[in-house]
Amino acid sequence: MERLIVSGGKRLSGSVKISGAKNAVLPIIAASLLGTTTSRLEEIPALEDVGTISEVLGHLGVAVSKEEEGTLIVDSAGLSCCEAPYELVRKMRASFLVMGPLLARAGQARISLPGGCAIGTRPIDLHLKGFEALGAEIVLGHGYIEARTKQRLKGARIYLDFPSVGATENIMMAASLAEGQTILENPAEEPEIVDLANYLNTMGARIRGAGTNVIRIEGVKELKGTTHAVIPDRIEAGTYMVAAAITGGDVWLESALSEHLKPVTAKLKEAGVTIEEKIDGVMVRGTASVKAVDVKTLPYPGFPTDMQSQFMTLMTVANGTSVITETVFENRFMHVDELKRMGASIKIEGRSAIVEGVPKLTGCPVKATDLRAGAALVLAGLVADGKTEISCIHHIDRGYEDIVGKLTNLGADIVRVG
Ligand SMILES: CC(=O)N[C@H]1[C@@H](OP(=O)(O)OP(=O)(O)OC[C@H]2O[C@@H](n3ccc(=O)[nH]c3=O)[C@H](O)[C@@H]2O)O[C@H](CO)[C@@H](O)[C@@H]1O
Ligand SMILES: C=C(OP(=O)(O)O)C(=O)O
Repeated sequence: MERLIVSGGKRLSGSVKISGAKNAVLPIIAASLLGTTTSRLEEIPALEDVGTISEVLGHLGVAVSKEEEGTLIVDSAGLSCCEAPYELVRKMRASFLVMGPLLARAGQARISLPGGCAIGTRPIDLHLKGFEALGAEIVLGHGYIEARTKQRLKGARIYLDFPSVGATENIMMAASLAEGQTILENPAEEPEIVDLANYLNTMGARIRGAGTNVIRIEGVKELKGTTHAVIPDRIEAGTYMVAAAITGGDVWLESALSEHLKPVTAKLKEAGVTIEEKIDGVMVRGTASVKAVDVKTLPYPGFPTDMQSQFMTLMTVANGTSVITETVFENRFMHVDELKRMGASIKIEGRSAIVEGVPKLTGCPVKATDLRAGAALVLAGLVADGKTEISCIHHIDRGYEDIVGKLTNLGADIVRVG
């Protein structure tokens, strides 16, 4: 089994190029199913998840090929199957994002229920409520969700009880080919929603308001493939910002978009980190003494849940006590016990973690329980005394392109073994 071995104590400096966003690229690849001609997608990160969604599309009869490094060509002309099997959906929940496009283009979809995962139960009721409102009939059986419509989907007014990212994306994709107007109220406002809407609009869709609290979609009859470059990954950028902060380093994040990083930047500044926002990237300068600050995760533009564990790692070595509250997922504190094994002082009280800063962490064998928990352990390893050996790193490979190469370039001592 592969592991990462991090020897702590190196101050990071230099420049790191931020890759295309995992959470934008996955729905965008799924949306390519809606096009009757080929799409060319650029700034595609080399991630396990990109491989998985490409496999899902391949299973549906769609040709996905790599033209050159960082570019994918998706040709949906050969769409021949409407089923996403358990083996693939189980690997990556975002596979469920093919349901909206399949339903809109082929009138049917059969997708394995994703089930829960390490960070929570993660239901899909809001996706299904949206599809039903658009006229689909939904049947659940044998672990699969089947959605069907005899006629073209029909636009509707849909209110989301919670601004779910995936439900917003799935409904937006389905409504793009529906008859008439869909008004989506209380949708997610994440930058990845805007990137998907921009992609769909260049394919010929008519979507207005993505990134605000009401999205209006005027259905069209056909969408065509197009060329699109994916936005930079704000969570990868945030992770390297914490890496700079925790090692007291100086790191330039090439291509990071500061507008997408506001909540992370604000909290890091509060903690005493110096951040300069430039047009082509972000400069981060650490401080000798990080201040403890409280954080509460919320849907965008609130503090991202995908940065909670990394920020917690920073707080484990801060001066003072911080309270980190997770409101988006009910079970996203799996990294806490691992951080405690490294010497962190953390107490969980309901949805909050009370983190009392300690002078130092110490390296030991730890396990990545999910993607961001894994990232948090890498960050902890960067400052811990001695060696930190991280197992189950397939979680980290889902969402961080070449993390070993990028950190090594910045001066970290990190190797992949096994
Ligand atoms: C591939 C991708 O983009 N993943 C991101 C996406 O996940 P994902 O799209 O799964 O996250 P959602 O925004 O849907 O989930 C947020 C909350 O809503 C709940 N919920 C969601 C759907 C539903 O039908 N019913 C329901 O109750 C979930 O259980 C969770 O508690 O947004 C999350 C929240 O920013 C991020 O952490 C993930 O990295
Ligand atoms: C939770 C995440 O991803 P996913 O929704 O794909 O599990 C994440 O990117 O942190």
